[in-house]
Amino acid sequence: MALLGGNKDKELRIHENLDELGTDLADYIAELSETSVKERGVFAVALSGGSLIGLMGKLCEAPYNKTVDWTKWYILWADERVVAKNHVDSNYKLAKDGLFSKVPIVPSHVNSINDSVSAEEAASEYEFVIRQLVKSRVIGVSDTSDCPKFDLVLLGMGSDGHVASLFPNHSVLDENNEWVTFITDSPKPPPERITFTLPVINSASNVAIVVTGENKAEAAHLAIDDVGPDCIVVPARMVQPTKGKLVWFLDKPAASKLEGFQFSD
Ligand SMILES: O=C1O[C@H](COP(=O)(O)O)[C@@H](O)[C@H](O)[C@H]1O
Repeated sequence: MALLGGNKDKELRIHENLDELGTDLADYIAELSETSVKERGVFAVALSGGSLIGLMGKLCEAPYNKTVDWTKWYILWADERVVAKNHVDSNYKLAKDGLFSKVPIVPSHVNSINDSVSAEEAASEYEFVIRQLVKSRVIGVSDTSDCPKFDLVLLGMGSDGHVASLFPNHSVLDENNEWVTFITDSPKPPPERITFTLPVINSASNVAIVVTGENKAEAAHLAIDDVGPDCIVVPARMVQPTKGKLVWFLDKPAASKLEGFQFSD
């Protein structure tokens, strides 16, 4: 049974185990997909890499593999490593192997980065791709900023509190002019990455942050709880959708340092 919490800014869904979390996550994504397809005819979703993709695995199983309208999905990446698409570090490869090869997503709706140019060029080309999709109304547009409005941005969080490729104390956190930017000095390998900027993430209709494992408990506490002004502001804390809805999915170990939550064994 999930333990629900949060406030008007965010919803917390804390799960007993990964199986339960995976089912709730699949239900959540399937519901948003259905709503977006009904309202807009398409579902524009931005993925991250890492543990998130494995946690989405239930979407490839019954009933979701048959009930979700996969042909209406348009996939982009909230961040990508600038490596070849068949490289073990590629977020595209991870999602292709773990998800797309198992459900009928239209190949031309999968928007991967150009892996044969520099990180800077890849970011600028990817922003152009998004601009074209906004122009053709596959991706909505925010009514409060000039940013795209994704139906859903799915994020993981590192143990240092990074989301997408927005790392703590990095100047990339201050990028407000571009939709997609790049870094060449990622503290987590590989060093070259492209990433959505915070204004784009915060313009989405829905943002989910999916976090599991005890090694992320401290970062989850710093990101979610009302910590004092002297505490480090982790990037995940800066995810604050302007008009959209933020939902955190956590397992018990990741939630173990949150204030106000007490679990029985
Ligand atoms: O490098 C990255 O790390 C984060 C977190 O990964 P996880 O395996 O600890 O869940 C991921 O969300 C991001 O997309 C990826 O590029």
